[in-house]
Amino acid sequence: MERARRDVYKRVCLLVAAGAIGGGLALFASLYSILASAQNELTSFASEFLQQDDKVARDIAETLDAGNHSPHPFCSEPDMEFMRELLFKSPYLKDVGRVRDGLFFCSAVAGKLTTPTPFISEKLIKVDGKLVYFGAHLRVAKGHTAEIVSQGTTDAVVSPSVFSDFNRPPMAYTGAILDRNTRQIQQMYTNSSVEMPLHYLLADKIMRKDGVLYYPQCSKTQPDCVLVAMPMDKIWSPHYSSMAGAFAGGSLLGIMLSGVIMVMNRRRRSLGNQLRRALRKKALWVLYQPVVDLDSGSLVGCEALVRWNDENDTPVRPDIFVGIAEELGFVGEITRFVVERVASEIGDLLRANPWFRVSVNLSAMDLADENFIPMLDGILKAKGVAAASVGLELTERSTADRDRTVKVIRELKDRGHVVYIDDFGTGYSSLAYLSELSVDVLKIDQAFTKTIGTDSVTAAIVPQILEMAKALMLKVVVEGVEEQAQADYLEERSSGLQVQGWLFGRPVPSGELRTRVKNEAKLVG
Ligand SMILES: Nc1nc2c(ncn2[C@@H]2O[C@H](COP(=O)(O)O[C@H]3[C@@H](O)[C@H](n4cnc5c(=O)[nH]c(N)nc54)O[C@@H]3COP(=O)(O)O)[C@@H](O)[C@H]2O)c(=O)[nH]1
Repeated sequence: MERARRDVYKRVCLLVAAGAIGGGLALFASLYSILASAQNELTSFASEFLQQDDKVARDIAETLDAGNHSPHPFCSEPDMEFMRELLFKSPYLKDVGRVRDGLFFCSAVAGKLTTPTPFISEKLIKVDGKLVYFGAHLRVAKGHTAEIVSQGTTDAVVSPSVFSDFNRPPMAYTGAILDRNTRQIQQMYTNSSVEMPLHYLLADKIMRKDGVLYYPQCSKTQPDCVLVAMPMDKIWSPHYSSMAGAFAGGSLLGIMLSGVIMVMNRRRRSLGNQLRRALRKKALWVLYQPVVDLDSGSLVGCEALVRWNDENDTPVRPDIFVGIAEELGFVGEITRFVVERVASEIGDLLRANPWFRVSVNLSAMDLADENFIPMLDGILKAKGVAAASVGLELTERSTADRDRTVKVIRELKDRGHVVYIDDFGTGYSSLAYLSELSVDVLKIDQAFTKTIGTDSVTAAIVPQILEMAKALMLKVVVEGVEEQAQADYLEERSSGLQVQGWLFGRPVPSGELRTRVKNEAKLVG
């Protein structure tokens, strides 16, 4: 009772943990993608800003250049007409005028002043040979200020709204004009209320400080840089509900996945327990699948294949339950059961027909088990069955421990057993490795047999294995032969092959095998 309660408690804890981990992972993924998209937004905002900055600078430079090449006398009526035309063409300027010795004489909008006046501004800097007046008081719009740029005898009033499209909260920007030589900030302008650490301007990467995400970028053509910023809370706040959704979805998925794993594990554990009980009650059985000599068509042996129905009387595939027994460490009991059953069911048949051989499947654990060979010897001896009548099938996977495999194979062969490599082609071993192991027979896996006569890329493998096996003087059993065309193909390709498959007989109980062996013996006799 106490144990059951502990089990339930453990399972609930696991589900909660899986939910928390799943939710955490999903939340992390969602935060990551929100942050990545905010960073993208920030970098493209900075690029867009600098593109606009380049366009404005180009417009100013082209207008000043054209103004300085006016063919008309300074501030004459045709000269002002010329400047009006320049102004009309410019998308970013509010006025174009004439200056000389720091005095303003006339402009497209203001006309000709009776008395030339100096510019009154907050700050004057020199950029690329141009004078830039920041916060310059305008003649034509009293009380308003703007940036005025002058070069030669021309000046241009920059529209204060050139960057108004960039007022997009929560995004903020600070633009800066740098000295080309010293990289010192000459002038800056901002729409930001958040603190802009100006030394970030010259960094070249996204940065985070005090809950604000910053990205600096400099123009390739102008001495201008921009630092754009976005407060982190403004990045997350529009996504709170999707973050909550991601956490909930991830938790649910985590709980569902771990639930499925638990159910599968439970089923595997329960199947393992049922299998253990079945082995104790000897409630498994063995079928025998005929193996035939392809040239003569005569029966030469069989493979013992174990079968089991679970406690609901549902058949469980041997690759499933053998796998579970391997996982739970008691596959040796299945091998023992099969050897005992073979010896008791067809021991007399094997004694009476030395030309007939049964092969039994082994697993890697059998090879590793010191008691396996004594167990095999003991059972066969008790029934008077010769070792030569019993073949042992190892899979490629089970031969991974080379030294141990070589030792066991030598011991088995010394006793007179024939050693097979089963499912050849599905593992990683080469034919050369197998000949080093000195196995006697290789069984070509049915997956390759299926490709015979098809245009599958693996169809060429069967003839290649046959060729190499011949060169290494290994006998071959081809598994899974289901169609006459496959048998014909194999017969044409090679002699001395043995075949196994539904075309020559399905796995049958010992009674049916006995009848078939007796009929064959009559023919042999
Ligand atoms: N360690 C042990 N492994 C065993 C034992 N008994 C079986 N097995 C292994 O389980 C796997 C599946 O075996 P099974 O479902 O019995 O299938 C065998 C044949 O029924 C099947 N077969 C034979 N001819 C054909 C055919 O023409 N078509 C077709 N689709 N299937 C066919 O092939 C299986 C024989 O496999 P193999 O052992 O590779 O020769 C399988 O890996 C068994 O090894 C056991 O006692 N111990």
